[in-house]
Amino acid sequence: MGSVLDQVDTPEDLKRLSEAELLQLAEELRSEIIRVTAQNGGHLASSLGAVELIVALHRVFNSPTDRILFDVGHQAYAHKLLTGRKDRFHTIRKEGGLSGFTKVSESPHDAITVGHASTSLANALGMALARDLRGETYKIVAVIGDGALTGGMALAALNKIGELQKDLLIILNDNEMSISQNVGALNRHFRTLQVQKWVQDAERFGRGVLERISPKLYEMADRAKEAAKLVLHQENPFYAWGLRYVGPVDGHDLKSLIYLLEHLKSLKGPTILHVVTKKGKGYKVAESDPVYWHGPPGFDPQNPQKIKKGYSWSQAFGDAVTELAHLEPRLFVITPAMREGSGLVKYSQTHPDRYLDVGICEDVAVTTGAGLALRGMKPVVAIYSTFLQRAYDQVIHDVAIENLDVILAIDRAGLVGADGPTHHGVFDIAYLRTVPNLTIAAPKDALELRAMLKKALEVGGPIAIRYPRDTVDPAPEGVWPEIAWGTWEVLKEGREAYILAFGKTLRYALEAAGEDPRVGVVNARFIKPLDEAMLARLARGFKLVTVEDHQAMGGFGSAVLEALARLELKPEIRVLGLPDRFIEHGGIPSLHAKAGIDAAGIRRALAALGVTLTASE
Ligand SMILES: CC(=O)c1sc(CCOP(=O)(O)OP(=O)(O)O)c(C)[n+]1Cc1cnc(C)nc1N
Ligand SMILES: [Mg+2]
Repeated sequence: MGSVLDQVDTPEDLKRLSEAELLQLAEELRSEIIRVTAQNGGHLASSLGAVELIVALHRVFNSPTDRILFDVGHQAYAHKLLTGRKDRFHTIRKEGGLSGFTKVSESPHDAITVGHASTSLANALGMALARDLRGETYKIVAVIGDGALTGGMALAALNKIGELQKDLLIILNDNEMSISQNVGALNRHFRTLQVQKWVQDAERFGRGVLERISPKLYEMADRAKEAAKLVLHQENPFYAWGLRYVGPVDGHDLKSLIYLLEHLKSLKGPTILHVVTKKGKGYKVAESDPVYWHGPPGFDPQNPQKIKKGYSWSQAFGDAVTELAHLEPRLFVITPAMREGSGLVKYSQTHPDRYLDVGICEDVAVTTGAGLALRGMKPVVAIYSTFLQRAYDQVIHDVAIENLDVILAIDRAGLVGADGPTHHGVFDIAYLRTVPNLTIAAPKDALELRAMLKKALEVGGPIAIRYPRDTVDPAPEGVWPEIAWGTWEVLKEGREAYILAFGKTLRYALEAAGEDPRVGVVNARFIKPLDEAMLARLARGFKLVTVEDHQAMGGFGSAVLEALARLELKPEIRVLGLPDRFIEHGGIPSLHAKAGIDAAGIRRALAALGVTLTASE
């Protein structure tokens, strides 16, 4: 059989295939996902696990008339390949290429733009309301993973969906994994439901035997089973939510998936189909280690090896808190489902009694931290900048108002590259600096990170320490430098101008200034409160350039301008930051260059102030 995928450009083509061709198609999709992810990196294990489900969905439903929503959207590579994008699939996550997630502006088949978890059900509810009000009749299907279902948004939406009884199909893609092992009582309950699957298998076997012995006996047994099911189902929370629950079924059995979807498709009211899948299905290394192969960088598809990345800021953070927990018995670290990403594997193993993964719910992470602080602990919430957006009110309402001792260790601060606009961490300074009582700091290296973490435990109050997605030189174990809290640091003196930078842009500032005696560089490591004494001194005698890997609007530069106005100082100044638009996915250095926050951009700003440097200086 020639390539089946070659014959499929749209879901219409898929509907003409035979059963054997569909099975072949699933395998070819798998190979293409492996081939391209090996080159580009990406969400391999999740996408491999969803292949049969996506083939079955496009076989039974009529996208784009019917709306198929993918929660998080990282598992939808097969969906992209089947909906007119297979010729561009090799560009996925590359600058100017396909997004790594579903994206409304990319295809009419992409029902929602995603990257953050737990949004599909509220979106589906909204679409169902719109459909019914407009008298339309298309179907709505939301595919949500067991990890995404730990998000409060998803559970709250389920509650409303059950009450309103809108016609929609929810597919729970249960692979027992978030990025790490999944957590939560619901997740534990899913395991018991899977026992039911074992019961179903045993029942199928038993039915055959009984029917051969005596149909009467089979009938009695069937009645007993229905009674038992009622009891079991009373346990099933989906019934409490007003949903029809079907499952668990094998999420890789293409034939039975198609059969089921055909029958569920026209049921009235909300149905949840519980499919059990294997994360990484069909690729041994990904099946055996779905954590690493959740999002590998490129790899050799013939001989897939884990790639050891350089020492990261996340690891520097993880090493620091692992040591600090020995020095500070009240320290407690919380992660919202990002143990690996936040560098907390070692910490979680060393201090399991002072570690908590709350699942994909950043709001719960922050407010659990507040509760810990209220009762005498020293919580550290390890959280990506972009995901902290989910807990803005919790920072204000539950932490800052009472000035609680909660440390926000903000990872992935700044542009993050291939994950694109849903994952760039470029708003946190703007949304945090308006919050009274809250301090914002940005260390220049692992040593300063250690100094800040340790000092933050002493200083107390809400403190955000932000650091980028990047490698960093490791700091020696046991070393805890002192830091003059709230102060900036002059890294290079200048005669005419100073560049105020922090975090990742500090290296650009030093590169731009080079050896030129006219230009100085300041490590503006405290973003709130600013070091206004140093700012006033510099403003009185020098031209200034601020630069940040953050939205210019509302960022550090804005804070400097506000302070200068308050201090009634009017130096010549340029503010460099990200433009007021969403930055697409791509290579970080090239995104920085395009935004003008790299060394060349800083030199251009200095030239505009009359300080012309050449690149070699
Ligand atoms: C891509 C990304 O950022 C992912 S994928 C993922 C696990 C999703 O588990 P699920 O069971 O839903 O899917 P599975 O991978 O198929 O098992 C997380 C936690 N994240 C990070 C994350 C964290 N927090 C929020 C609000 N959104 C996201 N996307
Ligand atoms: Mg999962």
